[in-house]
Amino acid sequence: MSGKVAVVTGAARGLGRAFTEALLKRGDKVCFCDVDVQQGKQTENELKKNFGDDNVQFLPCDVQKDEEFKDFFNRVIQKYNTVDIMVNNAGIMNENQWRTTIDINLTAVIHGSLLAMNHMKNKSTGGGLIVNVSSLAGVMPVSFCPAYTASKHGVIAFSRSWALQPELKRNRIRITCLCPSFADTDIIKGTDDRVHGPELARMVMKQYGLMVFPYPNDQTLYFEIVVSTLNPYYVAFDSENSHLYWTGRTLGKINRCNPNGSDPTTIVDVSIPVALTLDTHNSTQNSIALHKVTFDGKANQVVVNLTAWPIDIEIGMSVIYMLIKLKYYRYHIMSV
Ligand SMILES: NC(=O)C1=CN([C@@H]2O[C@H](COP(=O)(O)OP(=O)(O)OC[C@H]3O[C@@H](n4cnc5c(N)ncnc54)[C@H](O)[C@@H]3O)[C@@H](O)[C@H]2O)C=CC1
Ligand SMILES: CCCCCC(=O)/C=C/C=C\C=C\C=C\[C@@H](O)[C@@H](O)CCCC(=O)O
Repeated sequence: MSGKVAVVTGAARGLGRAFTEALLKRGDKVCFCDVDVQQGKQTENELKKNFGDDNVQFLPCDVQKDEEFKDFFNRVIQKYNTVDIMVNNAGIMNENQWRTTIDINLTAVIHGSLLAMNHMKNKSTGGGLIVNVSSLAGVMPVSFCPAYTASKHGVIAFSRSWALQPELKRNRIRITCLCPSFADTDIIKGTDDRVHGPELARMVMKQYGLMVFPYPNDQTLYFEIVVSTLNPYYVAFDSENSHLYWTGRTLGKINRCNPNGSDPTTIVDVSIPVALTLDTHNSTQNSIALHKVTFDGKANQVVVNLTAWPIDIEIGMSVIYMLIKLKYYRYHIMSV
């Protein structure tokens, strides 16, 4: 599944840079943009050293500016002839600049997705993957940053709606959202001046925990898996609901739902959101995998079959949680 051409927006640093590295490690070629030209060039130099001059390129672009974004995208096509993977990652969080927050986090994601779709449906090889970076704030209200939260909800609504479009399926284009929890990047630095109620923000971050970044089991892992879904052999999707939400949030530890660790089938009572009060990101030792998720039709129960398949439980639990939250009853994840 390597050898694809990918675009990543806002990748001079943070999660975008990590996604870029994840793609480069797979053997893809990546063209990334950022409004921060100095940081973009520095990152480009560092990545070229590790991954080769021809495989990665930085181009300055402010995704808020329609023409600039379009030109950037066209320049990638000119250089590489194609775009197979489009990662709309650029984002900010500033409640004092709520309009800009919406413009970058939502309007530009819509624009980037449409640029990618138009290209992907017309290209001769056909198909592609669009990864839109939302947030856990895209699936729940967050009182200290309402505009940011609205933008991230919008990203999910937009992506889910397109994912149901027959036209997209016909053209073998998959659209996906990532929903990270708090990760220790620049976006959460100096938060006090940019949120309503900094104390609450600090408290929630403490409660949820910060994904230390980079982290061996951080968002890039989820990202790699999402990208690998280009290969249907790895993770199978319901054909009518071909999009998935990953979150970095640890929603439960395996011993919570499977106390003796032996029974591979466990009933999780999902009416109690135990996960939301649990510690985060410390369960990486438990390398127990999600094998299959099925819904038994009862309102608050989900049957989880776990096998010793080397994917972290964090992922499994996150998926389960999201399925429940989003009432994604038709969804099946299958092991290889
Ligand atoms: N770090 C976190 O806790 C979480 C982050 N996210 C999302 O992940 C994405 C990446 O954020 P981080 O890496 O955490 O933050 P970051 O601040 O480290 O990186 C964001 C990048 O986007 C660039 N950018 C901002 N505005 C731009 C524009 N108009 N045009 C082009 N580039 C622009 C910035 O220069 C920066 O390089 C964002 O969409 C953010 O909302 C989602 C959930 C949690
Ligand atoms: C502050 C910067 C946010 C940018 C990074 C981001 O997108 C991260 C979001 C991650 C999770 C957010 C979860 C928030 C949950 C709370 O809203 C919920 O626990 C309720 C807390 C009580 C309240 O009244 O807000």
